Amino acid sequence: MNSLIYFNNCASTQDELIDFLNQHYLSEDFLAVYTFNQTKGRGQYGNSWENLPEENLAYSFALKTKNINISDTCFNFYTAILVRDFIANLTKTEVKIKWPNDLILKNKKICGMLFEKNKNYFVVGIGINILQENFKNLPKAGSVLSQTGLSFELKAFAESLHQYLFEYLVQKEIPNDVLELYHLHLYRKNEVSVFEKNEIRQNGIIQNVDENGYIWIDLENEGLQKFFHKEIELLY
Ligand SMILES: Nc1ncnc2c1ncn2[C@@H]1O[C@H](COP(=O)(O)OP(=O)(O)OP(=O)(O)O)[C@@H](O)[C@H]1O
Ligand SMILES: O=C(O)CCCC[C@@H]1SC[C@@H]2NC(=O)N[C@@H]21
Repeated sequence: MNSLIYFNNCASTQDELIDFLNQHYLSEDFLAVYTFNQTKGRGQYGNSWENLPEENLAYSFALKTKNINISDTCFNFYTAILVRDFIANLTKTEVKIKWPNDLILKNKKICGMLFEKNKNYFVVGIGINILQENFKNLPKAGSVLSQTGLSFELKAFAESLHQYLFEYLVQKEIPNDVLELYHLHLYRKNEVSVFEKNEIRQNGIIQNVDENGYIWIDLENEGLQKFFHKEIELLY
């Protein structure tokens, strides 16, 4: 069973869902909330997630952890793969995954995800820029519209994303080659890129992401090294 709840507006779909889980017993396998007017979106590591009203989707789902038989890292990667596939199918355009879980369409970040655990649930927040065309203070951001020229009706987009995630996370079995699937669309894999570490820039080549979530980069000054999120920044 699954439910999808729409809010006209809210501070953060992530916080709404967590409050709901703390107050109710859930009979659903999969519960999601969404809005097109999120006023205080949370990003990773305490960053804020910015949205103009009625232009973008803020969606959060809850899924019982006991129903997922892969590691947290693979679950995180698999969710990114599914949202990637959904947007790529819809737009018929290549969408890349920037490690660990940002989605990139023609070199701009169009989607960010937040993975949290609350009691016995994964609570996953997905922000997708759909119609916004102007990202004044966010030079790396873009939207489905700005990058492809395609406009989607927001409610239909949200409902079909929800059905897609329910189908692949709950109804179908999760494949055992998640890491291989992840590498198929990894942004800048095997290409020379510029990285910034401790305020110093150098070239490097992304080689691999491992099952523990580390990224392996062959850096011109230091050779092959592994990093965890926020230990190194890919400039794009
Ligand atoms: N609607 C939005 N679309 C795209 N990016 C956004 C949006 N709102 C906020 N951001 C930016 O997203 C970033 C948060 O994402 P993240 O923590 O992955 O950082 P990043 O700079 O994209 O990646 P990294 O530092 O790992 O290379 C913040 O810098 C925030 O300013
Ligand atoms: O920093 C990132 O890249 C993650 C951004 C996650 C944003 C989404 S929008 C829906 C959900 N509600 C929030 O407050 N944050 C997430």
